[in-house]
Amino acid sequence: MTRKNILKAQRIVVKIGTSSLILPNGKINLSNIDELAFVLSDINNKGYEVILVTSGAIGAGLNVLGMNERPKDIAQQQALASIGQVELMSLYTQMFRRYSQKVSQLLLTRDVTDFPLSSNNAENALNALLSLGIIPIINENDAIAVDEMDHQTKFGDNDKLGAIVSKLVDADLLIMLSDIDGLYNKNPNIYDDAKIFKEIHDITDELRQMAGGAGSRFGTGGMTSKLAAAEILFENQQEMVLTNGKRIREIKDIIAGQEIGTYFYQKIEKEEDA
Ligand SMILES: Nc1ncnc2c1ncn2[C@@H]1O[C@H](COP(=O)(O)OP(=O)(O)O)[C@@H](O)[C@H]1O
Ligand SMILES: N[C@@H](CCC(=O)OP(=O)(O)O)C(=O)O
Repeated sequence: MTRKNILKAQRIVVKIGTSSLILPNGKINLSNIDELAFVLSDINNKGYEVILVTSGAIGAGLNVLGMNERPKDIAQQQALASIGQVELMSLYTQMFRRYSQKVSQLLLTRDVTDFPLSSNNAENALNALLSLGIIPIINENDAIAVDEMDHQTKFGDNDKLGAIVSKLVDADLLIMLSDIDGLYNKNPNIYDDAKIFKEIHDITDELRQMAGGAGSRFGTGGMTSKLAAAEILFENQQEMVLTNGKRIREIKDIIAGQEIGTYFYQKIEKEEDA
């Protein structure tokens, strides 16, 4: 069955997690970055407005310094993210240039949600970039915003940032690329009999029970933060598809309405059904 709403989508936010950008050996997944640049440039040429929210700065920083373990020290993590962000953007710029696609960078902090002026500034900048045919590449400004990195008040991650950006620009669809095919009724990396959800229409406590934490040694958000992202989208009747970042070319099939991954959308009761 075709996902009819998605066929109407024009403004797409794509969020890619660390596990799709950093290989298990800690090296950068160059082929995934190249494929992402190709697919996003291609759909941009076809008239879609595209925004990329990328994780991977800390992972890339570890790679640059030849470190294996993510340090516990917050300042060290901030330094790693600052080093890795440069590496990541250098690769993105090179790869997108191969497809004649211009990109830009925005590093956001929580103030785009907490302060209306900052939110307005970010929204204006993003709309101006999209109108110029640019693909904005966004990450959290990890060197400044440290809430998400192992603090007691840890609540941030790029899953939620993807949802916040989608809300900011009134995106038609958020495509969340992870290292798993979708949301399951339990962690499929632990339970062989886990079953995938094709559609989710409401984020319930029961569903939250099924979602666990990060799966890769570089990830931060886990499924819990993906459900939190969906809740932010549901506030504005926005939609999300969660799928595997190992099959980046499937983005084209997703926007063509094919049933890939887990589709998060609210079923709006029609008057006659109410
Ligand atoms: N119910 C679930 N369904 C799917 N994945 C789950 C579930 N519970 C926990 N996970 C874990 O969440 C991981 C994906 O989140 P994460 O590690 O943060 O990756 P990323 O942020 O790079 O997408 C999966 O690899 C899996 O191990
Ligand atoms: N800003 C951090 C994001 C960390 C994060 O949310 O990672 P992930 O759970 O892999 O999306 C980084 O770039 O490493």
